[in-house]
Amino acid sequence: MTSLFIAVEGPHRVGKTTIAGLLATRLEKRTNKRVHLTSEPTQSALGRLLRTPESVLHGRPLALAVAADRAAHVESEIIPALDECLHVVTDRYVQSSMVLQRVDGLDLDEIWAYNQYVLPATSIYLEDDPEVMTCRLRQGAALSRLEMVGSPRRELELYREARQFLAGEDWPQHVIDCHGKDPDHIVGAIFDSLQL
Ligand SMILES: Nc1ncnc2c1ncn2[C@@H]1O[C@H](COP(=O)(O)OP(=O)(O)OP(=O)(O)O)[C@@H](O)[C@H]1O
Ligand SMILES: Cc1cn([C@H]2C[C@H](O)[C@@H](COP(=O)(O)O)O2)c(=O)[nH]c1=O
Repeated sequence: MTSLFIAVEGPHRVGKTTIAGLLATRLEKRTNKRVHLTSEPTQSALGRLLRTPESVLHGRPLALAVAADRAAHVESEIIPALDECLHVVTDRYVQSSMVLQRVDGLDLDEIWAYNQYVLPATSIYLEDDPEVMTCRLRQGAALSRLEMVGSPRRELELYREARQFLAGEDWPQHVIDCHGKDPDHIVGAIFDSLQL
């Protein structure tokens, strides 16, 4: 089979990292083909700076830095892995900018202008009740700036708008309802959606 490039997306604490990891493990077994598991911001020096909770960058400078990290991610990591016939699973991708940079005050057209040259990904949108994610946010460590400015409910709305926008760009997209499901069942639902 041809290599898949899958982006796992969704609001803070919906379970992206958990599901991306499990999806990578099960995809490898299911297709007998290696998977490159990655995430954004990346592990580069720029990516690590962007992950700093009290990042010095806000608004437009942050949007541009995130897009630069993504462009390097695509060129130096994602395309080479696909060229080596690996599947690629990324925890966050363009849609995260189409949500988080909007929370930070930018509009969709500007965000897309910074990201329009990226490689389209088969996109998995994880959704759950906002209360579930709010509860997980309260249980965790101190909130980051963007977690404080936004909310799971607002992020869900913005993800739906991102999805409508990318449908116009012909991106393959699947919504997975995670409510009440354990990670194994969620990955099963992803396989069903992808007809794997
Ligand atoms: N299906 C699930 N059922 C119950 N708990 C879950 C499920 N998926 C993830 N969790 C738990 O929810 C918390 C957040 O999960 P995770 O870190 O994977 O989310 P995330 O979307 O990557 O978060 P962030 O946006 O903050 O990076 C973790 O404690 C994780 O164990
Ligand atoms: C991909 C992406 C990331 N960010 C910011 C938002 C958070 O501060 C971190 C991501 O951390 P998490 O542990 O994955 O929640 O990076 C952003 O602003 N825009 C983006 O596109």
